[in-house]
Amino acid sequence: MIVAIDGPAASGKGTLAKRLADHLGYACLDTGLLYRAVARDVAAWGFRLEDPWAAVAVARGLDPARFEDPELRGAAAGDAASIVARIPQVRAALLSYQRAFARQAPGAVLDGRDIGTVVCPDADVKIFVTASPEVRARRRFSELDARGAGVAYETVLADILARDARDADRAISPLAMAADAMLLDTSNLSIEAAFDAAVGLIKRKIGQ
Ligand SMILES: Nc1ncnc2c1ncn2[C@@H]1O[C@H](COP(=O)(O)OP(=O)(O)OP(=O)(O)O)[C@@H](O)[C@H]1O
Ligand SMILES: Nc1ccn([C@@H]2O[C@H](COP(=O)(O)O)[C@@H](O)[C@H]2O)c(=O)n1
Repeated sequence: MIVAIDGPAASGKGTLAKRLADHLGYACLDTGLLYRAVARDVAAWGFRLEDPWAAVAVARGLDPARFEDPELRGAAAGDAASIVARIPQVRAALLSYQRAFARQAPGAVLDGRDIGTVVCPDADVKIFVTASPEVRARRRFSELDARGAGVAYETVLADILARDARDADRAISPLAMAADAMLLDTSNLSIEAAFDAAVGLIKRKIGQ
């Protein structure tokens, strides 16, 4: 079974995907890490993020063993990722890895922006997770603040809005809710309540 989780920046996709994967005994892939890793390596090679030749070369040779790098989790890496994510050949190069991951038994949970629309259009369950920009910014701010990042709430909100706009407005595989996805707005839900709601949606969808 394939569970596709999409949604805007800091909506809680990753948190929910991991919880669901643990609960179901499935593998989990945070597809944002692929784009973050491409951006990191393009920069490390000394190329501009907009350079399609360099970005595609990196994407084709990406090493999943290097997805655990803590630097990939930062705000700068997310911004850089959304720049390489606009390059069609980069998206094409990352597609087969994501699809192969999704096909594994007994199942997989993938989270990103285009899982339900492009990567796994036939996913058994599609959930589009969202929350108001202010709520998302507040949660991300608390996370960064706890890590001592010293960033202002207003900056976090502005970054989230800018990244959402870049992801939603791009020509290829934009951030979008699939027609057959179920909407989960967690603005007023705790992590636990969001997980319970998602389990309820999955049961409703697959009839268990
Ligand atoms: N329902 C919730 N209630 C409160 N906090 C939440 C909830 N869901 C997620 N969070 C917190 O919000 C922050 C963002 O969550 P998470 O990293 O899962 O989002 P994401 O959509 O995967 O982010 P990104 O788009 O940057 O990859 C984290 O600090 C997480 O612990
Ligand atoms: N399926 C996806 C996943 C991610 N992206 C791009 O990567 C950026 C970082 O993603 P996070 O989920 O780690 O925040 C994101 O802003 C997108 O530009 C994507 O295009 N498709």
